[in-house]
This record gives sequence, C-alpha cells and structure tokens, in this order.
Amino acid sequence: MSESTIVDKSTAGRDARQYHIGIAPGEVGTVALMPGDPFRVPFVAEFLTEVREVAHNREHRTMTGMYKGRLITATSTGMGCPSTAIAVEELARVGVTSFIRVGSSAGLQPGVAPGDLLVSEGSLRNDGTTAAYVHPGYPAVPDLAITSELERVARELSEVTGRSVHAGLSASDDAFYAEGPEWISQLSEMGILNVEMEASAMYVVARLRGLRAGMICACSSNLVAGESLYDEGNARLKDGWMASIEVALDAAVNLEL
Ligand SMILES: O=P(O)(O)O[C@H]1O[C@H](CO)[C@@H](O)[C@H]1O
Ligand SMILES: O=c1cc[nH]c(=O)[nH]1
Repeated sequence: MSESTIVDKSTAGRDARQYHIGIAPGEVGTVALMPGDPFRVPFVAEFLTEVREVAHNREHRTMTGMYKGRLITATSTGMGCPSTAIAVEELARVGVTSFIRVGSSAGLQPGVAPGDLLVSEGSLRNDGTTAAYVHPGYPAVPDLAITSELERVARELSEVTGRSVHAGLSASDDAFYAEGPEWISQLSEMGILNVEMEASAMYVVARLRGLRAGMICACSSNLVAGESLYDEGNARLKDGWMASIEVALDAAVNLEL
C-alpha cells in the first residue's frame, strides 16, 4: 500500500459538511452547549429566540438561536466518550471554539442531592477514547475561566432559587452498568464529587485542539446515599437541567464565548 493512499483524518473533510453531525462551516456560532440527549437540545432552545434546527444525524441534533445578543449553538453528544469526541472534533471544524456540557450526573458524596448543580473542576479518565488520543497521565481539565464563571453564575442564581451548587472533581466512565459498588465507593473515597460519561473526552480533545470546555450537570441520583430521580420520571430532573442550561448560557454570554 502506497503511503499516499492512506487517509489522514486530521485533515480529510475539514472544510466540508461534517460526516456525523451533518453541519457545514458557517452554520453555527462559536459556543456550543452540549447535552447528552438529542431530546434535550430543544430545552436549550426554550431560552433562545430566532431558533433554527440545523441538523439531526444519528445522536447529534443541533439547534441555533440568540440569547442576550449572542448566537448560541446546542448539539447533543450522545452517550459516552466516543460520540462526544466525534462531536467536538467536527464542531471545531465548522467554527465552534468553546464547549459547555450540560448533562446529568450521579453524586458520589454525602450531601449531594438529586436536583443540585455540579460544576466539574477536572475529570478522572476512566474511558477508552482519551486513551486512544494521548498518554494516560495527561489530565482531563476544563478551561479554568469557563469553570469559574459557571460556578459564580450558579451560586448567584442559587441565592434566588435555593438550589445547592457543588464544585469538584468528576469521573468519566465508559460503562454505566459496570459501575459496581466497589468502584462507586473507591471514587467516593477519592473525594470525587460525581460521575458521568462524557467530560473526559470533551476536556482532552478540547485541550489537544486548542479549544475551551467546561461542564455543569444536574445531579440525577446519589449513588452512595441510594437516592435517585430515575424512578420519578423526568419532571424534577428537568428543573435541574433547565437550571444548568441557564447558568451555561449566562456564563457563555458573560465570557463572550
Ligand atoms: O444526561 P446525560 O447528559 O446523557 O449524562 C449522563 O446520562 C447518561 C447515562 O444515563 C450518560 O450520558 C451520562 O453521562
Ligand atoms: O455514569 C453515570 C451517569 C449518571 N448516572 C450514573 O449512575 N452513572
């Protein structure tokens, strides 16, 4: 095989409509809010004006609209690091430079209650995707300015709403149903605040590509206290998601992302 026939994915298709997210350069803004679930992209749109659905291919649904004078994009990552890395790589190729994950995540410390807001200051890389990108010791850290602003805005809002806010380290797992009691208690003993499945890929890919990322989640359950909102349907969780989206939007506008 001649070397010249081997595709270089780092450059191939860079300026075209992107294969997975279905977006072409110029169709989105510079900041993307990223829920996991495509059905939560319209929750972001509830805060926006001039809403447009740009694309919906596989798990990646994208809408744009205006918030306080700024063009905002919302794209779903799907579940897990593989599809998150793809979404970040492809959104970067069409012009996005900042990414804020607005997801749900399980609490791992006492006193973290379902519905609380969780701001991530870094994530433990228990995933296979980032291992394919970079040395295992490379840290998965969000952009510090985005992180501080998410926490500041969340705490400001909590003075009005009473919703509790926690900031700390998160963990990103690959396998939801392999999160056994032993692993959960190990994470908790390490002082990890919460666990989810996408942040490590978002942070690592963003750092490697010179982009910025952050995460604010709504707590969906507490795995050490045995509390969960899963059985109650999505009503109370939706309140938390909406609060996290509002914080992310204001942080994006304040930082002019
Ligand atoms: O609610 P989202 O943002 O999808 O996040 C969490 O929910 C899914 C697991 O139920 C994983 O994607 C996890 O990270
Ligand atoms: O990884 C995750 C994310 C949310 N909830 C869990 O129990 N685990």
